[in-house]
Amino acid sequence: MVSSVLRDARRIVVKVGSSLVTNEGRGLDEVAIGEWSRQLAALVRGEGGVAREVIMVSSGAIAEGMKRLGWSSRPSEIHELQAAAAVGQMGLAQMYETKLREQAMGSAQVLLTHADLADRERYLNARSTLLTLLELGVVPVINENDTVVTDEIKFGDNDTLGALVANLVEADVLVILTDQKGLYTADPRRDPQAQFVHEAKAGDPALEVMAGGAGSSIGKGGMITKIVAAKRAAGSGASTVIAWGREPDVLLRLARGEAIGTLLVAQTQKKQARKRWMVDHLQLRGSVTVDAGAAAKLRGEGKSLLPIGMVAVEGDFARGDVIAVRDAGGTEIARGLANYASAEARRLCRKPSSEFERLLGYAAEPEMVHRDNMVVFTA
Ligand SMILES: Nc1ncnc2c1ncn2[C@@H]1O[C@H](COP(=O)(O)OP(=O)(O)O)[C@@H](O)[C@H]1O
Ligand SMILES: N[C@@H](CCC(=O)OP(=O)(O)O)C(=O)O
Repeated sequence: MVSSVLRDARRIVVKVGSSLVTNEGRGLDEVAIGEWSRQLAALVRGEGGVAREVIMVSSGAIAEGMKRLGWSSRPSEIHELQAAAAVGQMGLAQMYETKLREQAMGSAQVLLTHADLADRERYLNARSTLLTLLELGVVPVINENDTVVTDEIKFGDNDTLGALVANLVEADVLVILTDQKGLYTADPRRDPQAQFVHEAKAGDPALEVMAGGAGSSIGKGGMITKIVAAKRAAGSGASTVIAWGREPDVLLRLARGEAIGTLLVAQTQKKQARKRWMVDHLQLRGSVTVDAGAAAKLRGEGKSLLPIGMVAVEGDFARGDVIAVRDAGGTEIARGLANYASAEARRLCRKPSSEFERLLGYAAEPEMVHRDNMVVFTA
């Protein structure tokens, strides 16, 4: 089963943990980052068949910062950890930029917090930036913005961020690379009898019992955060693979369909997951009424909703809110994420995109609701 999940994946989020990227605390592991960069570049170029879109979520800022500041032990004060992360992030970004450039691959630094992704407008902004980077064939390298948050540093958990990014871009697979070959029935550092788990259902509560905390002083989250991340990623239909980051050619072999690591299979498919989320979204803040032409385009051709087809805007909503799209008779024909707040949307009704800049004072998306962010109900 591992085989088809990764072999067929087109959009992959790879998360590398602190314990791996820093080689147990001795600064950044240049050789390992070089290896992952080579493999990421090969995946983007489609060597071996299909081109993939890849996003790297990488930890390592604190460990690199500690090295640069000459600190031999991890400070306990949060503000010191934040300072170390700020210092180390320079080196981390620089290392990926250098290694990806050696592969003739562009890279981009993106720093996010969980709160950013909980905020509807920031969520949409982060999503469109990341999707644009992927379209440009650039590899986004993401870490937490440790300067403005403290919880993540306390828990040392980039696994959750990896899952949130997988949700954000609707990845097919989340690959969590760590210092173990995958999930065992118990922490293999503590229990020599622990058995390897090849495959399980993401979200199976039995997995949480198997997973313990971090085994090293560098990593903090341990296996439990990976199990929870897999459950979260499964919420948008992404399966998760947990594998050893130093396995030779790990990413390429996974993409070829080799069964390495632990596969945690998502129980719902991507499209179904998104659809369910939209449909279950009870907090509709408003709606737009569209003309017959727009209704037909949505229903029949699966097109995005453009403001030119809108005749009225109801309610008070913000960019990123879920809104209903209704036909002239009031029947809900679709539901999706608004690209414009209600006040702006009212100004854009019946207007072509060429006029948006004049009407709003800035140029933005031509769609009111993009088809990727919309569920159309069958008549
Ligand atoms: N059931 C388990 N299977 C595998 N590893 C486990 C398990 N329970 C706890 N661990 C520990 O989790 C560690 C990986 O987590 P962590 O150190 O946070 O890594 P990372 O920095 O990659 O996120 C392993 O080294 C291992 O000791
Ligand atoms: N964002 C921080 C810490 C994140 C972290 O350690 O997470 P993890 O790799 O999941 O144990 C860093 O880059 O050092």
